[in-house]
Amino acid sequence: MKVAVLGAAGGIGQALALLLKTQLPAGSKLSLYDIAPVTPGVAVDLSHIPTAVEVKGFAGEDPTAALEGADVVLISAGVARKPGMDRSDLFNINAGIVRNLVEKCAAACPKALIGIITNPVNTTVAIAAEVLKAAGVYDKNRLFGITTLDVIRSETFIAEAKGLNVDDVKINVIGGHSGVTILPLLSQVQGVSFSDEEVAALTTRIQNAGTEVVEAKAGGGSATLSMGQAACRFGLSLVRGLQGEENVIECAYVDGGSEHADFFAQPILLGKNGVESVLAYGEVSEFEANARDAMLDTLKADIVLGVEFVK
Ligand SMILES: NC(=O)c1ccc[n+]([C@@H]2O[C@H](COP(=O)([O-])OP(=O)(O)OC[C@H]3O[C@@H](n4cnc5c(N)ncnc54)[C@H](O)[C@@H]3O)[C@@H](O)[C@H]2O)c1
Ligand SMILES: O=C(O)C[C@H](O)C(=O)O
Repeated sequence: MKVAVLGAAGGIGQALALLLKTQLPAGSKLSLYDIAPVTPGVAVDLSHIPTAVEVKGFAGEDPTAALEGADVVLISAGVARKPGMDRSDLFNINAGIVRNLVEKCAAACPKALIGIITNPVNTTVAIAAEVLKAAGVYDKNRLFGITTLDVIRSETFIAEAKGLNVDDVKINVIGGHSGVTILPLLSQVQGVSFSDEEVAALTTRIQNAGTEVVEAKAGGGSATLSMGQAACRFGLSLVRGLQGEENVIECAYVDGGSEHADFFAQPILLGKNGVESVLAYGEVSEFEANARDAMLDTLKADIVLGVEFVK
């Protein structure tokens, strides 16, 4: 199994690469690419960790050498937020970066599963889809917006609020990955109940958790370590599915035939071809149904922006 990380010298990329070096199955190959010249050095550094994962680093303008033979490509290349910015403020720079990198994926590893981390995810995934369509290699089951950070934050905050073992907390987070488009389905969490006030407060905290980190880092970037962990969890799930493991389920932002929008985050069953099936997200409360319906104009506009950028 070969996993490529694009943006591998960045805050997320380095954390993700470290976690993958220590957690990918024995015999895997880890391919690190970034425009930053330090990237081969990041690979050398990681290569001294005694695991049976071979790591190689590539820098420069062309990621092709890093992508050849890749089964999974995780993309975190791009710029991150500073205080006062929305994720949509990153569009001007990151849209072009994602378009160019996915063009290279389409040529070098057209069958790879591609996970997009680069913000604004609601839009960059739509850009990636259009690029793959234009290259004639689009398979909706192989493209993912990685929203796992919203899931792990929800698990953490719920466990803290209710005094639970975090390993026991499972939750679906649906919609997209920005502000009101992030919708944790708190009503479905087993073994706990929340007052209306708790639901409102927890939902808002989860939706604003990215901004919480951006403000705490005070100009030094956005979430990198927690996102490294989230991307590693999702990337390993992609690998487990590819290897034929059963019952691998994650929430992700996919082109899954949702009645709500062309791309929508919801639970998916992963397998040898990426998305094996899109799962129903189940019953929702009145609060959640209203929040879901209220997000759709924003989400659809984010998607149109991405489609129009490529066309
Ligand atoms: N999906 C999520 O939940 C989530 C969470 C956190 C951050 N993000 C996003 O991830 C992105 C990266 O964040 P970060 O904190 O790692 O930023 P960072 O600035 O630390 O790292 C970004 C890296 O991308 C590289 N890069 C820039 N252009 C490139 C190109 N054309 N090709 C290859 N590499 C290129 C840079 O050299 C840098 O090393 C941002 O857009 C951020 O908003 C998403
Ligand atoms: O908030 C950001 O800009 C980064 C990321 O999307 C996050 O949720 O932490």
